[in-house]
Amino acid sequence: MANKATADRAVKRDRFVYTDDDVIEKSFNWEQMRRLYTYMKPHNRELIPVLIVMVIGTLTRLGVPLLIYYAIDHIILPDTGSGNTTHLWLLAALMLGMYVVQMIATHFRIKQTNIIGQKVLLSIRSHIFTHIQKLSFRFFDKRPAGSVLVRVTNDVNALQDLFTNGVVNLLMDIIQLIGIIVILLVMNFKLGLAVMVTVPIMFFVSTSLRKKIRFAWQEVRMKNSRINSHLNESIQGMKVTQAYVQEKNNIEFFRQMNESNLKSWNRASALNQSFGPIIEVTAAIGTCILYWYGTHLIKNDAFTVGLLVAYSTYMAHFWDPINRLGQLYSQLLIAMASSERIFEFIDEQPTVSEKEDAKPLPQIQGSVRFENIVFEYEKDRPALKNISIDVKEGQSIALVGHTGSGKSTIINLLCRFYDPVEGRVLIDGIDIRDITLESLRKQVGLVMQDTFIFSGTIRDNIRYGKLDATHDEIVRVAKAVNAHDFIMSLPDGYDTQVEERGNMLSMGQRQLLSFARALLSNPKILILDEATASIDTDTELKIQEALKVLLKGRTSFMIAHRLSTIRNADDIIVLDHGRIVEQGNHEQLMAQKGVYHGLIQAQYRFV
Ligand SMILES: Nc1ncnc2c1ncn2[C@@H]1O[C@H](COP(=O)(O)OP(=O)(O)OP(=O)(O)O)[C@@H](O)[C@H]1O
Repeated sequence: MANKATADRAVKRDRFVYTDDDVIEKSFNWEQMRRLYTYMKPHNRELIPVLIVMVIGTLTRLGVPLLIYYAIDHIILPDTGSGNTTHLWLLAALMLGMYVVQMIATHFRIKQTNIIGQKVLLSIRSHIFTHIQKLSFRFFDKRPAGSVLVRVTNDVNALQDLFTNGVVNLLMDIIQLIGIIVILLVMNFKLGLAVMVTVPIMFFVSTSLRKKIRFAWQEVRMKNSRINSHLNESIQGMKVTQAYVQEKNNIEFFRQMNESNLKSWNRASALNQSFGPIIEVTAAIGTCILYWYGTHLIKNDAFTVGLLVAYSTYMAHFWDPINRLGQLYSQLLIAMASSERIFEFIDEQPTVSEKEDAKPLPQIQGSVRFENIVFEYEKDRPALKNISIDVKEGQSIALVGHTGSGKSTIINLLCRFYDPVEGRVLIDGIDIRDITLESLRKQVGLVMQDTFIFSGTIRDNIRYGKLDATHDEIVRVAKAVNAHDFIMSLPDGYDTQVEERGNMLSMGQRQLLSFARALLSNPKILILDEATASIDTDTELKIQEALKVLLKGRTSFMIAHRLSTIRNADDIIVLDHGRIVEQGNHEQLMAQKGVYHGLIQAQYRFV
């Protein structure tokens, strides 16, 4: 009984497993900063006016307390002041002008830094996306689509704060802080030191608190990312969830995740809140010291009332930059962690790469030769063992075999999604590693079992095979593969919008569309991974006819599931555990009464 309960718990615990984000433990890393800066560099020119405006804004902010000091000591005070009200009015007007300048400067700075920041993020995002397009299948084998998405979205967004406010704010705060410290010390050295005595204490307390806050927010972020993964998976797998009546389980899991996220959020938020009072207390201590020691100095004629008021105004501006610099440090660490993940991604090199002297594949006849191919996806687990196949131009080859026997792997090597560990693949006698990938894939067409329909119109989806195709060409190929009639019966014909993955189309319709796409691109070698799902006889007939048109005059490789396709093939290759075990036409292989015979018997008993 106890064992069953333990087993149940284990099953429940293991049902949803999401990998966590990396923990931010890294400290500041200059090399990464330098790499991040390369994205900023093209915008240096745009940054110059922002920096000038920022300096003007900061200087006017620093100037205001000096005007106050002058007004009190030199105009207002009966002992030392002139009592000249015109001067007072002039000073007031000057002060107003300075506030206006500050306001305009702040507005301009925020607007421009946001624009520049967004441009930088855009170029990082584009760089990652462009890079992803070039990566080999091996990379995607190791990474779920979700984790790729997170890098392009979350990790790039995590850099937003740094690029939009961080850099300019850093300079502004440093200038403001240094300016205030210098002014305070120049006005009165001893008083300056006295009011700043709390700074190191505050710095120490806030640094340790910030560390806690950072980890607390990190926990929130991880829980958030787990919620996202679960959401993503739940939506994608909704059909299966409903079919297996797992909704309650799903909801309960989601509720637990949400609750745990809320708890972490509350904790992080409470820690964050405690930061304010610390600054306030420190600022209050500084102010007490100022008034206590300041009045003492005034009594001894070592200080003036005007200076005291100016001092207290500076003190009010003193803590803001310190606070912001602390926040910036946290931002920087978050950016470090994200950029590390981004760069790790960008540094990933395609395993299938073009040789430097790769030439474009000339117009081919279509003969293919697999020469003693050995291949493994993972070390010491060979997926293909010593495969040799000779295919003449225009021949059709059917690849058959049990699941996992290596059929798709052969196709993967022919498209050069992977390179063989041993042996060569030759097209018209040319090793495909010596030619450019683009020229290879232009002449080798691929029709996948899971026909991918992109969101857009039917026309766009067919045109994917040749982007500059005219409407007439599109209609011609659609007619040739028997797709025209069903397309015309859709609400907007060729302009009908199909949703992502083509959910509104039937399996057979999607197949016909993919045939039209392939026919339009007109490759000399065609690879076809036949859909396994059974379709009605009428569609089956249409597909058979379409296939005849599609295969005419081309060398073809088919992972065939339909008996009719297999029968029509010129040569059938039977694979078992990565080896070719039989080869010949249908009649020959049936007569052998070997693996092929067994497969046909088992699969087509009901045909
Ligand atoms: N991306 C991959 N990473 C690791 N191993 C893989 C990968 N793809 C396939 N394999 C392994 O390689 C072997 C051959 O797989 P392959 O996909 O070629 O089989 P198949 O004959 O096409 O199967 P099916 O008819 O089920 O599609 C299998 O053992 C499979 O587990």
